[in-house]
Amino acid sequence: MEIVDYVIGLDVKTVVVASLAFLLAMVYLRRRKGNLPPGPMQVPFLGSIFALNKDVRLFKVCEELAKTYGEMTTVSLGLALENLVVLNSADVVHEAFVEKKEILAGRDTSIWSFGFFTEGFKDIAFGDFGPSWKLQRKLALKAIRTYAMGTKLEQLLKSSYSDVAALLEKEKEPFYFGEYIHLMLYNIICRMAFGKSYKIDDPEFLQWRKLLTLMVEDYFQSFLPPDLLPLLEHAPIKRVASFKKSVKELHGIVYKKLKEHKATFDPDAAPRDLMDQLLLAQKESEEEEGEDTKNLLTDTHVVQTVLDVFFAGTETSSETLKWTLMYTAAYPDVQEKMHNEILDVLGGSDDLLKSKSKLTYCDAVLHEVMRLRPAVPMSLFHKVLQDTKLGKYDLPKGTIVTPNIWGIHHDPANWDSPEEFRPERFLDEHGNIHVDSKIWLPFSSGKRKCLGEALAKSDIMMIMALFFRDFKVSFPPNVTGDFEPADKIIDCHCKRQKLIIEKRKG
Ligand code: HEM
Repeated sequence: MEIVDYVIGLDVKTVVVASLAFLLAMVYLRRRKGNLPPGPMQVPFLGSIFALNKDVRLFKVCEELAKTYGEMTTVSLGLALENLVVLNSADVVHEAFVEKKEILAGRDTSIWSFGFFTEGFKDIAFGDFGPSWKLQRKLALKAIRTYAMGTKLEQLLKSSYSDVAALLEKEKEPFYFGEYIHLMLYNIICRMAFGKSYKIDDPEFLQWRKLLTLMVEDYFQSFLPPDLLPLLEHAPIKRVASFKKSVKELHGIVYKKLKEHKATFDPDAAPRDLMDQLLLAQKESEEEEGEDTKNLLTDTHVVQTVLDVFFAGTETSSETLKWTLMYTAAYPDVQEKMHNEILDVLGGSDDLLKSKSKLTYCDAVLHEVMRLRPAVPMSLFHKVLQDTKLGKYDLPKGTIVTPNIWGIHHDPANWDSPEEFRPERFLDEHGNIHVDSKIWLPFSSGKRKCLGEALAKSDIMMIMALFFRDFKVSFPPNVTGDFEPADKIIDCHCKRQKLIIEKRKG
């Protein structure tokens, strides 16, 4: 009572001065510790709010900040992440992820929603650096590479493609093409992971796709209350409860698949799908590397690896394909060149696996699309595993670091007229693909480099070969297409828009 009386008794001036003093003290306490790179002003609890609220898209904000702060910028995401060091120059990314790859290979395991989803960070993408992650990554890489190089992928890709091609043929007016691309990629990955040939309107397939889309489009686009204050995990918050329910439903589907696979798994027969390939890897690793690997690659790790493939593989590849259709609609001459190259290389055959490496012009187009619109423009955040120096700054153990892929891909210091769409920049004088991996980074680099690069390139090139052989894409009359990425924080998504897709004659 006395305190209340005392507070009520204060005059406005005293309250203002006290509040200012409190704010200044907080700013002082939260000032950048040590010798971190410079960055915009930070305020207590809200971090670099004044800089970050200029655009929802973090990659666009960071591109602008790089013009002021140079090769590295420190921003704060408030309560969720105190200091995020953004690497703006190709040289510094190389130093961090290639020269100091062991030191910068960690992941932040403090975000509650990611931990809940990954059953305690037991997946590859969010798992911290350690023996489990290493083994899981090695085996998954082997499984995915074997799968991506095999004829099985080609077969399932052709059947998914023909389902979607039949739907595309029916569309006579301009239509929202994105849904079809999305559907095709989901179906390919579903067949690849579970070996199940879903029809496009199968209720199980639709439920699965709905749940995954909900995660990507909704829950993972912002922080949930327990991400800011872990205690809130148990508070009666509707959004947290529905997140937990959707995650459990998703997990349930994959555990059911694992049970079915185990019941029918034959280690001597050819793997039917990725899950079989992972079970085989699990068995081989126990034989080769000893019983103690059992805890490193448990069933939870297998389930989480399959989920990683869905999460990391579907949106990224489908957005890349959407952007490819947009750019080829805008550049009909490029599209004709691709079509002619595909006819020359494929001829009457359907051998996509062998032909894709000869489609150099199509490959150059894909490289240029991924340069201009990298699907994951800020990569995934890395954690520094021990005190280190980067450029002229000191990064203490635990600092969170991320490469500004978008900025590096659009930097005139790296690319001549970076905003121009020019696939030829990836071809040398003999017409061969030439890529400088220091400045072309859609899959990032170093220890945590994308695990699905080979698979993604294989998938996308084969779909491109079939699609641009059979169809022609253009904008509706008087439409030029919207190339601005959608308002997503960390993903470079193509906005929902219409295209005309016509079957070619002959
Ligand atoms: C166009 C397609 C794709 C793009 C642009 C892409 C891009 C990326 C990027 C930028 C990262 C973060 C790397 C880092 O932390 O520095 C990543 C990680 C990852 N990607 Fe992809 N990705 C694509 C497709 C795929 C596919 C198809 C798969 C599935 C097989 C996949 C699986 C993963 C996994 C498991 C990680 C985590 C790797 C780790 O932490 O060790 N990605 N990807």
